[in-house]
Amino acid sequence: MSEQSCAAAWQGLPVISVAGLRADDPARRQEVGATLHEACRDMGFFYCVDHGVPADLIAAVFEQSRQFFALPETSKEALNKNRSTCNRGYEPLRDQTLEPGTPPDLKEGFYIGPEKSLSDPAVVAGRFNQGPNQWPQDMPRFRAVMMEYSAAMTALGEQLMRGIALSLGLAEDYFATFCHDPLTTLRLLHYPPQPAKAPPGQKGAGAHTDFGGLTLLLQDDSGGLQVRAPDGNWLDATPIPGSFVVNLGDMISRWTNNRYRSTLHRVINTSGRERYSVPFFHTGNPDQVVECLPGCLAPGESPLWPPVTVEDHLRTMYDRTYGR
Ligand SMILES: O=C(O)CCC(=O)C(=O)O
Ligand SMILES: [Fe+2]
Repeated sequence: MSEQSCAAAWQGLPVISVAGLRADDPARRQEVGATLHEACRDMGFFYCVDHGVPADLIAAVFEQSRQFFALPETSKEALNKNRSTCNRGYEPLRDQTLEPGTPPDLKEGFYIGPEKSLSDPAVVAGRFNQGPNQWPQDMPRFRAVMMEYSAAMTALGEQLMRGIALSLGLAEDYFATFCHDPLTTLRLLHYPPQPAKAPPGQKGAGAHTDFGGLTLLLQDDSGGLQVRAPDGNWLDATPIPGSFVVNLGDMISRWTNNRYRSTLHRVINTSGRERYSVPFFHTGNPDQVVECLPGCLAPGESPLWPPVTVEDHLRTMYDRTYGR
């Protein structure tokens, strides 16, 4: 698929082929960096194509996700993330409110992260969101598929962070410490159809920005994801088969003093049928301190945010959106 830059009238998200990031020729990697620069600056969102993630792995993730959400309520409840010390497992319908002042989100989910045993030093130290996963019984392929997919997403996230470093005129490995042993969350989501008599303001996922570094989203063909353009209008992120929708999270807007955008987005499932999506959050190393990059401050300009660690920001945002 060809590369295309962001339309000035904000008609849609740009489509970016990232194959060049895997090229040996540095000029080709740089070229993708230049394309990423425009997309990150203008929209903070793009479709990522030519990513090299096998189609059968993607199909298997959707298949396992559908099977999981079709399980009886009791089987899902047995894996409620309240039973986990690290927010892993099943998130019931209306558990999260991403947009303050609106009804809780009409979605259910399942959270998976890097597998760490209870004796792992990070877990013993009580670090946020670190520990063992909860896995469904009687779904023999689930764990292997999700772990294989998480590994592929972690690698793609790291590759994209190298591209983003280039896009900012930084050394390609500038974000290496951020990408080292990252917190990541694979989130399976299921949205029932939006009911005709939904309360005012009801959404599948209320308007929010993502908390970490990068989000790599798979969506089925239902539609419903909307992205807020710089002019304030909501754009449909119409599904493109075989693509990921990639967006920048808060860590990148903080690093760049908002030169790159962590953009508001939301989901309203008006398709009349079930919607399935799979965001993967490449949140970054929990100890990474994120503060305005020197190259992103004009003379006399002040940083918009104080320095924060990835872990502290994540903890704050979980507390806020889960009403703790
Ligand atoms: O389901 C989607 O398309 C988006 C989900 C999302 O924005 C999120 O989980 O942060
Ligand atoms: Fe999101």
